[in-house]
Amino acid sequence: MTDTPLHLIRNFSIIAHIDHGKSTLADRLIEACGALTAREMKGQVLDSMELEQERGITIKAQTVRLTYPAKDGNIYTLNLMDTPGHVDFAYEVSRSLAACEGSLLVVDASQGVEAQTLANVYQAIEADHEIVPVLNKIDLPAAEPERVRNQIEEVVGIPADETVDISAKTGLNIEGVLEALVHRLPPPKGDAEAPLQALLVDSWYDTYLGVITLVRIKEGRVKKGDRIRMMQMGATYHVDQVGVFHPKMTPVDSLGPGEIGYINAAIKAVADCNVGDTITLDNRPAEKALPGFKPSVPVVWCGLFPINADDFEKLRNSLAKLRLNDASFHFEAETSAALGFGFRCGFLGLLHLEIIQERLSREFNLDLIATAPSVVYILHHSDGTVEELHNPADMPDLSQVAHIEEPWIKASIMVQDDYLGPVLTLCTERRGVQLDLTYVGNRAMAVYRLPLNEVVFDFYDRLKSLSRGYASFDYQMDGYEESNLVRISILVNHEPVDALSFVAHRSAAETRGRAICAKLKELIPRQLFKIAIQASIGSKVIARETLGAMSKDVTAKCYGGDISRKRKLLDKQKEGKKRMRQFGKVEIPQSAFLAALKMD
Ligand SMILES: Nc1nc2c(ncn2[C@@H]2O[C@H](COP(=O)(O)OP(=O)(O)OP(=O)(O)O)[C@@H](O)[C@H]2O)c(=O)[nH]1
Repeated sequence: MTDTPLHLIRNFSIIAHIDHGKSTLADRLIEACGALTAREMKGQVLDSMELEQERGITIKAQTVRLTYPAKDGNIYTLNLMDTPGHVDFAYEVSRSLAACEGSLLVVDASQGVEAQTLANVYQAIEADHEIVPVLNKIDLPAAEPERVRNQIEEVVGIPADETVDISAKTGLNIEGVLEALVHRLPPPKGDAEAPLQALLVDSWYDTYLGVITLVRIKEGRVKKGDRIRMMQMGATYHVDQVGVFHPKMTPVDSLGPGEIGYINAAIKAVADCNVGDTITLDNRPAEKALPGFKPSVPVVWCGLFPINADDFEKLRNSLAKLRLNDASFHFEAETSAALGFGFRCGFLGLLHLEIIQERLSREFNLDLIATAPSVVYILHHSDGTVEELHNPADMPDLSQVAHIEEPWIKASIMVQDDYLGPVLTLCTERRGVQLDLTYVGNRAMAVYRLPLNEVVFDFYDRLKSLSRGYASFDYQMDGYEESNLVRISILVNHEPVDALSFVAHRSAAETRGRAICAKLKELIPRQLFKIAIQASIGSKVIARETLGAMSKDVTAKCYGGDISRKRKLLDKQKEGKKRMRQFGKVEIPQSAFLAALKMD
């Protein structure tokens, strides 16, 4: 099983718009190739992360090796890489593509081509992939294979007669997909005798084994006992095991050219494993490293602070472990007057942010406060210096700033004709500028330039609800532009709460300031004294709410001598206190932060 001849290997990714059925198809392929027994086969094997299963989406690119006896009598080795479909995870898609020669493009036959179908196709073309279009869900009564086939030909440019029609759900024509894979995708190239060049595609931390790396061997061979070298960092390690995913980790004797598998070298230093690096052999190194990946640039930043200050180191370690598994995520230490020691973290988008936050709380058991997400602004100071602003709390007094630039995106939105009106209104409300509006059948494709600031909060959710879930959305960064922006500070009892300050366009400042104050008034428990909740730009207050005073003796209602009940209540209050933050004389519960930060 180690020496599969190159011409019998096919490496492929599955790309698709979200929910078009990638994971279901992957399950069917695994089942058809007998990699798992029926009993082991539970739905969506590849979506192994607990969170993925719950949310029903694919976050990490996963990989599995399959064996397929084709109709031509040959036994092929197929390496499948599943890819995530959400726009925030485009980076993971590009990594998977770099490890493969071809792609299965899955399109839902009832929905047709969506914004991300196109984005993914362009990525696959850029990676020089051969593309096999697969029309999925043809079992659905609403399926319109003919129309969607033509759409694929029209928009994607792949001839309509080349699509494979399937139902991943019922298993219809899965063999058609497998045959197309082996006959239409090219085999990998490479020389087993050349010096080792293995592309580091992914890595993650295993509690027992240390760092595991997922590699695609381009040239040469790696086996147990070899001494490998990470070309970027120069670190060397002794290989304990090499193997493949079946989909469970299964050791093999060696990995040769064209193969995708893992290397376990008891690597302890997380920093040595940079995704995109080339692994070679220490005693016979390759002359050149492989091109690697374009670095991903985080577009949304927020602060993460442990509720319990003692958790700071634990948070640092957990972030380092997550970063190993997700190179697109960035973090640096920061301090906040209100929240103490924490980290400023950069993400590819809001979903990415939410997922990291949830993983920190679930997998690492950390209680965190997250500050308002912010995009990266560019400050041009009056003295001519230029600075990036990742944190609204760091915004200097506007008198020292000549002008501020904010990032813009170019967004493509595909939506049914019926819902176009509200979608265009939403884009206009968010300061969008229309660039193009075209039709593919009864679907409109609107291309807009929008300030990223207006999109990060809830644009995607609003778009989905306005279009009853039908609109699809994809974007790319499109430069910076000068804009009339202000920093809005939130003051509770006249003390600024730095974690709640945010940057907005001047035209929206008052509305947002008012909304946050009103929300906080609902969320902050009454105190023994009256408190003012204010929003201000500089020293000018633009919104104000007043929270009346109240007695907070929770035991007051326990008349009589039921001491155990009284103690229980006091304990409960103590428990609650741990989740509170003190601002001057005022305590603000964590839930108030979260809710205030979540709203638009
Ligand atoms: N009727 C029908 N439903 C299908 C078919 N294939 C997938 N589905 C359903 O479509 C939904 C989405 O399928 P997934 O496989 O999770 O989609 P995905 O593209 O992997 O989604 P992400 O992992 O979130 O990107 C699930 O509810 C599936 O059961 C099919 O052939 N027919």
